[in-house]
Formats: sequence, structure tokens, C-alpha cells
Amino acid sequence: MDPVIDLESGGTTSEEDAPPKEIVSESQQSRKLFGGVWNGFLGIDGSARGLDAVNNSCNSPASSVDDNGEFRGQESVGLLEKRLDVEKPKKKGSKKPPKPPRPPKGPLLDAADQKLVREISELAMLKRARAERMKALKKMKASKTSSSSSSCSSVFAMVVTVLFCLMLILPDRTVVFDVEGTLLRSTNTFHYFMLVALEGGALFRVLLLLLLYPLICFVNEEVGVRVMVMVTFFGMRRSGFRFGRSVLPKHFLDDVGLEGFEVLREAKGRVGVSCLPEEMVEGFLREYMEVEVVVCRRLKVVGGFYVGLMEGDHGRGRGLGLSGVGLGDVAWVGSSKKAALHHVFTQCKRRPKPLIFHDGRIAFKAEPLPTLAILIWVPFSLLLSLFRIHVALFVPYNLSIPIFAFTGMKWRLKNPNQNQTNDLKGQGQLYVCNHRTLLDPIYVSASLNGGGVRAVVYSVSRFSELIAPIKTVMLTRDREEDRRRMESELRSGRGLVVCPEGTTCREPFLLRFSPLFAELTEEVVPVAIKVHVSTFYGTTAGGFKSLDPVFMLMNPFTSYKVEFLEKVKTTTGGGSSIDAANHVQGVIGRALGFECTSLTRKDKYMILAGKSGK
Ligand SMILES: O=P(O)(O)OC[C@H](O)CO
Repeated sequence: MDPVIDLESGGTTSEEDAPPKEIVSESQQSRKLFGGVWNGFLGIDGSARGLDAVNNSCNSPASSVDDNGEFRGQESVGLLEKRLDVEKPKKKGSKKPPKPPRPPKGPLLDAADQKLVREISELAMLKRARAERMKALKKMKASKTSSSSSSCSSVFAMVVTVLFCLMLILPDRTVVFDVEGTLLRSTNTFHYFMLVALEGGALFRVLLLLLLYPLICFVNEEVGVRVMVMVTFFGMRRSGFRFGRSVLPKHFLDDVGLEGFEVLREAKGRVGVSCLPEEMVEGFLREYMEVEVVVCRRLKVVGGFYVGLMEGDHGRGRGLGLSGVGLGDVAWVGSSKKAALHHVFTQCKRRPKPLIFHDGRIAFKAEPLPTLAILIWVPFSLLLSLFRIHVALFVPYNLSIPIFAFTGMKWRLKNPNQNQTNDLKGQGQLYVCNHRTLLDPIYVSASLNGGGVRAVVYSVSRFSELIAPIKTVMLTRDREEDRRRMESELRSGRGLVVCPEGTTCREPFLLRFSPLFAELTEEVVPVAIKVHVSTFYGTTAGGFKSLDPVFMLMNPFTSYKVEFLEKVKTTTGGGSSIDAANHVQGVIGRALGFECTSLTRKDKYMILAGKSGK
């Protein structure tokens, strides 16, 4: 193949074309190149080819290298070397051919030609220098990348090694660990304080925390925590603070790193040391991480109100409750390089104890930027909520559904063609669904194109009842009265939606199904419902229930999946209504992949609000 010579470059620039070192050294290259230029074309050696020869050499490279391998033209060095490469093996085996006669010497070039050739050679030098610079830069870049990735992988390798060692030595030991440094993945605790401020509904605390965020980042951890405690808790009533058990555990659990969790699981005993106030972190550590002793400071209280300060030392943790434990039985797990470690922690999906109930309105991680975005979003979301309520009330189903979808409320429906009349007695069909939000019956009704379906509700606010686009039947928790009300609805031939859990559950669990529905009819249609909200929870145990629909409809995005399952006979097996209710619970649980429990509404309200929830 004919090689191509780049006149403009006067040499090779790409790495592929660069000469192998063992053939021609760089100084040799330039010597040959420029020597060749002067000797070959400028006729110093007596040749008379002039610029025509330069032009010809583009198409006829052979003319620029003589048979002795001597450079005769302004060839690319790469070309010369390629030729040498090819010719070398031949020379080994064969005798060196006699030198051909030198070409006749021609007249010297005139000044203009000389200038042009000089310019060409200067250009070649510049190009080569640039190529060298590019090469050096590339090398530097490559070495930088490999050093940063190697530092990252070395931190990871270090963590894995330390974890492995810990797992070997921990089974017989009590582990004293730094909660923020080894268990949680977040690099700071700001979003926990912000969450408390948001849930408390105090806008000035939220704004002040946001304003102080740069300062909090700048000062050391201890000072930062003290500032956040002051802003978040000053003047808050002690008796009203339940977030440590009802709201924060969910957010802490989402933040647990798998690596720290694995280490703790192996230990015989666990002592958690935290810089956060005991009121915030203790519930999570004891209830969900099986930590026996929590070492942290309590918030100071004066006259039933927090004053925004913490006790001076980790007083309540003193002694660690480790009496009888020898020093050799205790291992400390902590890190002075928290920031480095947090980057290699992976999210832990497993939990020693499942979290079934949690409260609060905030469904996002309250970092500064998302919080700021939500604050800006709130006025618009209130308008959006109002708009959606109006659509639900005044626009027919077939029109309202696309409008809702357009405003961010996604809805997926499976097997909706259910006849609303019971096959067996001609009475209304009973739809039994799991309970995620107070919109569940509305979605079931919408799936059936309305058709006069009614919803059985318990303990919903007057406001929710007023704005509901379907008729509601309020239960009283008097079994006979409730039976009478539901039977009369079914007798009228209308479909009836019932949520036998009696309360909503946000996590993938089903509460016990109250068996009353199984005593009213011989067949029911189980309906499986899954919901996702992006920003706010539309349910509450300890807050204002009237705001449930407002918060639900303030979400920029929600997704609802409604699946109508095969009809179930409540008389199958001749068992009791309790068996039938458990059977329906199992059918829905399997369809959703949720775990069935025997927990009740009362359990939920006792855990989250400290009351029975009647
Ligand atoms: O507020 P919840 O979560 O107890 O749910 C109330 C229900 O909508 C009862 O029908």
C-alpha cells in the first residue's frame, strides 16, 4: 500500500504512527528529517529536484528514500520507520546490495523556495512539539484517573478488610459504636433536625435552619449540632414531642448502611454513641436496631418546654450498663474519617425488626435543596390540591381521569370489568380492599366508572366526607349497628367498598381484616392497592386528619395501582367469618407481595400517637 505523506504536518502526530523507539531515536528522526530536507531538496548535496520534487514525493514516496536507506525527501518519519520495519528482516538474511549511483547534482533553490521549505520545516517542528505536549497531557490524565480510582478502591478495600476482621472478633464481644460514623450513610445530621422542624410545622425554624446551613457546614460537628438543637427545639412543648418514635425511625432506617449493620448484627451486645439528642435517636436505636444501651445527651426542659440546650455530658450513658463486662469483651467501632467512609456505605434493605407503622407528613429526605424546593412548591401545590378537589367533585369520571393524569396522578388499573351486582343474591357487590390512603375507595369507584358505588369509612374528618366524590357510609364501631348499615347498602343493589383493616398502613404489610364483611355476603371481590407518593403522606395518626386529602393532593406526583382479583367465596371450607377474612387478607397479600399481620388499628394508634385511635 502506498503510504500517504502529510505535507502540512511534516511528520506523524498520531500515536499509531509514532515510531518505535528501537528503530529510530527522536534526535535521529529530526536529524534525518531535516537533514533530508536540506540534503534532498535544497540541493546542498548537489541534487536539483526543487519544489517539484516535494510535490512529486507525495505520490511517489519511494523517490525520497534511496536504496541505502538514506533520507532523500521531506518524508514523514513514520513512513521512513515503517519502511525500515518492513525491510529489516529482509536485510538480515540477504547480502547488502551495492550502493546505486547518486543522482546528479542540480542547481541550488532560489531564496523564495528556500524560505518556503524553511517554513514547511518550522511547521513540522511545531506540529511535532504539539504532539509531544498532547502525549504528555494524556499520560498525566491517565495517571490522575488511576490514582483517584485507586484511592477510592483502597478505601473500599480497607473497609471490607476491617469489616471482615470485625466479624471474626465480634461474636463474643459487646460493640460500642459511633452511630453517625459507622451506622448511618448521611455525611451530616442536618436533615433530621429539618425533618423535626418541618413536622412541627414551624416555618421560622425551617427558614432559620436553611439560613444557618452554610455556618453549620463550616463549624465542627459538635457546634453544628448545638446550633441545630437550639433552632429546632427552643420553646417546643416536651409533651407534644413524639417524633423520635413515630416519625424519625423511618428516616433513620432509610439511612442505615449495610456495612455497619452487618457488623452490629454479629456482636453479642450493642452500645450506640450518638451526638444527637436522646429524644431523637433513642427510639430508632432501641426499637429497630436492637441496641441495648444508647449513649447520648438529653434535651434540657424548663417548665415543660425544651430550652434548646442539651445536658452537658453523655450522663445517662455513663457506665454504659456494662457492669460485669470485662474490658477485653468490648470492641469500639468508630471512624475519624467519616466523610470517606460514608461514600462506600451501601443502603441496607434488611432490618432486625420490621418497621410497620410510621407517621408524619414528609416523604422526602429533608436536605437543604429539596426543602427549599418544597417551600417554593407549597403555594402552587395548595392551588393544585384545590384544583384536583374541584375536578373530583364536579367533572365526570371519564373526563376527570385524564385530567388527574395530566396533573401528575398516575393510575394503573388491572382487571376492572367487575359486575357490580352479586351473582348469588342479586344484592350489591362487596369490594374488599387493603387500605393505603383515604382515596382508596374513590379509586375503586372510579375504576368501576362510578356507578353509585359507596364507601364504608371510619373516623374520617368531616371535611374529607364533604369533599368526597362518592357517598360514604360512616361506621360506628358498634358491631350490630355497622352490620345493619352495610347490609342495607348491599340490599339496595349498589356496590360497596370496604377496607377491613380499619386504618391505613404505609409499609408493605396488611393489618388484621375485621371479619364483619364476611358475615354479610357469600362472595366478595378482593382489590389489591399499591400507592406511591413523592413528597407528602396523605395520612396521619397524630396530626390533623382534616388535612389528609389536602396533603395527598398536594403531591406533585402520585401513583396508584388498583388490581381487581378473582371473586372469593366467604363460605368456602365452612369455616368461620374470621377464617374467611384471613383468607381474603392472604389473597390480597399474595397479590401485592405484602406480609399479613394480626396487628390492628388500636396497635397502630398506640405506637404512633399513644392513644387507642377511637
Ligand atoms: O386515618 P386512618 O389511617 O386511621 O384511616 C382512616 C380510614 O380512612 C378509615 O376508614
